[in-house]
Amino acid sequence: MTQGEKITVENGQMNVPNHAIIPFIEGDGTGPDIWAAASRVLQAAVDKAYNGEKSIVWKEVLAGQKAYDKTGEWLPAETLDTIRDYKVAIKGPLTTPIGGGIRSLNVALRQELDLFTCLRPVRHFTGVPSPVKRPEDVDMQIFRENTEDIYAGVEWQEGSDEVKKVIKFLQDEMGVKNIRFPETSGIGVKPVSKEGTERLVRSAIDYAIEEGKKSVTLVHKGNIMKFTEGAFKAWGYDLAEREYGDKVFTWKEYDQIVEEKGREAADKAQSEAEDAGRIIVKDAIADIFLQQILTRPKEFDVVATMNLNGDYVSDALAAQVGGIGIAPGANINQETGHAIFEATHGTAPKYAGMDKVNPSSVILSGTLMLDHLGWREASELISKSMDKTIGSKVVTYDFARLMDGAREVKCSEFADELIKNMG
Ligand SMILES: NC(=O)C1=CN([C@@H]2O[C@H](COP(=O)(O)OP(=O)(O)OC[C@H]3O[C@@H](n4cnc5c(N)ncnc54)[C@H](OP(=O)(O)O)[C@@H]3O)[C@@H](O)[C@H]2O)C=CC1
Ligand SMILES: O=C(O)CCC(=O)C(=O)O
Ligand SMILES: [Mg+2]
Repeated sequence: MTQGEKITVENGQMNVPNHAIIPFIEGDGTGPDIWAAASRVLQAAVDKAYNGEKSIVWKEVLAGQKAYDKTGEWLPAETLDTIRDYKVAIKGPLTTPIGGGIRSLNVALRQELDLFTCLRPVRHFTGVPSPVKRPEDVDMQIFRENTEDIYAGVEWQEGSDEVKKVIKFLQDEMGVKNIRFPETSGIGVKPVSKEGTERLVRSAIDYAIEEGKKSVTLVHKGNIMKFTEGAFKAWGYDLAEREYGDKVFTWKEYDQIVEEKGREAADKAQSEAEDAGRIIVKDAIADIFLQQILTRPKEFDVVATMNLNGDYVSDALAAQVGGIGIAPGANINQETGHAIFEATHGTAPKYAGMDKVNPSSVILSGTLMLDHLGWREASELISKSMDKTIGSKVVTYDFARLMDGAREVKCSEFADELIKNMG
């Protein structure tokens, strides 16, 4: 068996050996079924694309239930150290209990490794059943801030001594009068910083420039949460204008032109900017955005938003292109090169061990990983095979229940079909 070598990053440059060691977390619930299928497909694509010259050498690291059963810890330090050391990892979903118990291990991994961008590309694959008329109009890249917002976990439970202290502080020292039921409230705090916003928006605009995209939309609820979500919008526009100058045209500039010269002049300036290939940086309030992605998805391209909005938006958009069974993602720190690839969906516990669910989200997260490594030939083999396999109506239960004339296969059989249909 090939021993493999570590991926390294020097001066911002990633060096990928031909036989790269990639740590993986199998995941809870349906994770083991999905991982068994996905790892086979990824390896087969690399073998086929490079005739054995390149390979992935998988290295298991523990997290979640499996880690707890073996080590007594949910997220062992060794797991974090290994991913830090090997730079790039891939994972199955991990369970988070609701209301109490451990905090999210998925969020902890992102925070511990400072993987500030959660990139979730959403596009339609031929033949995938969708609840909308033109799913092919959806082609968006969600850049979700991954380290702050209410996901930072700064909250206190109703009735605790801590929450009483916080409420007393808010009322006595901060003049807060509108906590409706102070005796029975839990309190959560939502930190959103300028640095956090700027690095996320920067990564979105850099991506838009590199990939020749037309627009970046800042999605926020700044009318209500003025100093967090509203500030996100303001900092995003300021950064775009300060760091990208002529490469972008912002709706802040548009508004200034409206004020000074009227709407016609502003429309003309925007249209000239579009013709010149400048990226339009615009914004949308989160509630109307959720309508507009359904009614006119073509108007959106790259989307930059905070953690909670990004979580909701990515599941909603996944539904438009066929659901959570085919929704990949990547958690990336563009500055250190660290990245963990994972699906948008969770552990789907009711299907655990049934070899039933769709492994496509983790497989496509794997294709994002292959792209990240520069192994595009292998990732293309998978994307094409995915189109071919689904196009021939060989699908898992989630698609089969929405398709006429489909042949329903198990999770592992779907992987077999993908491998068979490669090239
Ligand atoms: N990054 C991560 O690891 C994430 C972890 N979670 C965690 O997962 C657990 C369960 O969360 P829950 O809210 O139920 O969401 P899930 O995404 O796990 O499942 C919800 C439903 O989505 C469908 N689904 C999910 N995955 C697949 C798949 N691979 N193929 C086909 N259909 C799929 C199923 O729908 P149907 O019933 O219609 O068949 C399933 O019942 C929680 O502990 C949560 O915290 C959640 C999200 C992300
Ligand atoms: O960590 C979790 O359990 C849920 C996270 C989640 O929903 C997501 O990242 O999309
Ligand atoms: Mg989610």
